[in-house]
This record gives sequence, structure tokens and C-alpha cells, in this order.
Amino acid sequence: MTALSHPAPTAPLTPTDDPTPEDCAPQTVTLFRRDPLLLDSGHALSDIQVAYHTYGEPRPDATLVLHALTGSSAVHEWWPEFLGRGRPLDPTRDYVVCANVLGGCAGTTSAADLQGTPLTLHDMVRVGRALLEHLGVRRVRVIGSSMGGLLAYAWLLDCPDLVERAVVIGAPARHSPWAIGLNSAARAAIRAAPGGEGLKVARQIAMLSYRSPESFALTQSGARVPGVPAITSYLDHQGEKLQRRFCEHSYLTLTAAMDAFQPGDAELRRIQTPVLAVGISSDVLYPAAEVRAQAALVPGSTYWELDSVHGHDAFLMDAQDLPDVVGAFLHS
Ligand SMILES: CC(=O)SCCNC(=O)CCNC(=O)[C@H](O)C(C)(C)COP(=O)(O)OP(=O)(O)OC[C@H]1O[C@@H](n2cnc3c(N)ncnc32)[C@H](O)[C@@H]1OP(=O)(O)O
Ligand SMILES: N[C@@H](CCO)C(=O)O
Repeated sequence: MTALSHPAPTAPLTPTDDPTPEDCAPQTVTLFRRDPLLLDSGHALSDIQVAYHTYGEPRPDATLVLHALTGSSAVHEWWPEFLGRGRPLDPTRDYVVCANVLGGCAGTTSAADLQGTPLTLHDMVRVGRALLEHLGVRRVRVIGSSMGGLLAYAWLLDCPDLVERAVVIGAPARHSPWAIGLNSAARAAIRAAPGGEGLKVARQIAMLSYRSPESFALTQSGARVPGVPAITSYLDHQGEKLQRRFCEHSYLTLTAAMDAFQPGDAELRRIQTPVLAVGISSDVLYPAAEVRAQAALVPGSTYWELDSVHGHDAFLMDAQDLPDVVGAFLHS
């Protein structure tokens, strides 16, 4: 494995173009109409609806963005530092595709639709592959962060014929007992208090793993409301926010799929595709050393570390040189 210590030089950034109305609205397509998708659980699933965004002109080679657990296909909303003219995902040069995952709650067939059918990351890849076929895409550069990074590993393992390079940000190749434990506690909260209250607690547990002690010392010391520690009202607010925009069925299904994805070392050693793995120095969910050690199993992988105090969510809120590093790798 090569370790990158400095961002590679790229062209100067120019201001991001405002998204056009077409960028803002997801498109939808119904796939697996004739032949159902056989899920890893053994269930056959027909007429899968997929909601997705594309940016740029259609091309047979595309950049596929894989979103995080509660993210969506609207890349322009959550990753403006990465999407736009002169940025790593440049619609004036690239055909960028991002689909809402199977089992999520942003327009693709959801966990609620599936009524408890378990899903795997491999199932999600099969749906993504069918979408690329529908769009006429034959080669992809894959970029995923957090759950999207785990999914990027699934794409590397399942579709070596399609993937020409992959960027994995803030994600290991498989969940550790620590990551599974956090998700187990979150799922237990949802099961103990279904209907919304449990989902709020699940988000509070998760938020503690998405930031870091230093980050919260900087942002959540003291109190906003007399007598209530700032971190307490912050976690309350974050729980309320997620409850308004997410679904507990998706939370249960997607976190279980992440936990069950456990490729072995031998499988990782067989990956032939160039991979850039990015660890985050203060990530307590997926420690940088773990991200690095698992990526090192992939022959020809490159490692770069984002130095931030803000923990796992730094890829969303403190990207610094990351767009330059990613752009140089994707287009080298
Ligand atoms: C741009 C988007 O929001 S995309 C939405 C789709 N979501 C995704 O794609 C998932 C990925 N995104 C995320 O996880 C998050 O949006 C992140 C990580 C990017 C940013 O998280 P945020 O919650 O916006 O940031 P932060 O942690 O600083 O919290 C700010 C919020 O907490 C509130 N807050 C901060 N401190 C406190 C406190 N002590 N007590 C109460 N509320 C507080 C702020 O008022 C603000 O509230 P608002 O979001 O209602 O305006
Ligand atoms: N904060 C992001 C990252 C989680 O891994 C999310 O909510 O999806």
C-alpha cells in the first residue's frame, strides 16, 4: 500500500455552478420488471423502484457516488465541496450518478415496503448495477463514504468487471465488534420504543460516534438553556431532526446490512482494482488505524488521512484537502 502524505496538485477550483432544476429533482425508474431480483435472503423481489440523481451528460463511463446511512442521492445538498465545476465530481466533465439505496427511505423501494425482509449490501449492489445498465453505463469510478465506503468494498468484490477505481472514505472493509455494538444498541432503542422515540435515541447514540470528544469540547461546552448541558440539548435536537427525515424500518434494515457485511482478508487480497482509502484522524467509529490496516490488504491501495478533530463526520463538515486528493486519484 502507498501512503499519500500531501495532497496531489490539481487545477485551481472555480466556484461551484448552482444546481439546475434538473439536478434538484430525483428521477425514478422501475427495475426488475420481467425477472425478479433474488435477494441473498432467498426472497424474490420484482418491480424495484429506484430514485436517483445524475449530474452531467450521459456517458458509458460514470462516477458512482454511494451515500452514507442517512444520506440521499442529492449529492448537491450534502457534498457541495465535491460536486461542481473544477471539483472531483465535475458535471462539465463527468457523468455523476447517485442512487438512493434499496431499503432506504428516499424514494427507492424502502424497508417499510419490504416489511422486514432482510437486505445485504450485495443486494444493494445488484440494484445499483441494474440502474447502471439502464443508464447505459459500462465502466464506473466508485466513491463512497461511511456506509457508502462499505458499499464501495461490496462493489469492488461483486463487480470487478465494472469498477475501474474506487475511493473509500471513512470506512473499514467490515464492521468491528465496536461498530456492530453501537448499531446493536441503536436497534435495541428502536425496538424498545417503536414509532419514533427509539429512532431519536438511536440517532443520539450514533451522533456520539460521528464526532469526537475534542469536537464536542469545542462546540458543545456550557449550556444553551440554563441547567441543561449543551451536549444534552444538542443530542435531543439531532434525534428530533432525524426522526423528522428518516424511517425506523430503514434504520433497522440498513444498519443490520452493514453489520452483516464481513468480507475476509483473502477476499480483500483478491481485489485487483486501484483503491484510495481515506481515514479520519479522530474517527472513533471507524478508527483511522483500522481503515488503513484493512485497506492495506488490497494490493495496490493508497492511503491518505484527513487530519480533523471533528471525528467521523469530518468528511461532511471539515473536508479540507480531501476534494483535491480525491480528484487527483479519480482522474489520474
Ligand atoms: C445539507 C444537509 O442537511 S443534507 C440532509 C441529508 N442528510 C445527509 O445527507 C446525511 C449526512 N448529513 C449529516 O449527517 C449532517 O447533516 C451533517 C453531519 C452534515 C451536519 O450536521 P448538522 O446537524 O447540520 O450540524 P451540527 O452538528 O453542527 O448541528 C447543527 C444543528 O444543531 C443545532 N444545535 C447546535 N448546538 C445545539 C445545542 N447545544 N442545543 C440544541 N441545538 C443545537 C443547531 O442549531 C443546528 O440546528 P439546525 O440543523 O436545526 O439548524
Ligand atoms: N452523518 C452521516 C454519516 C453516518 O455514517 C449520516 O447521517 O449518514
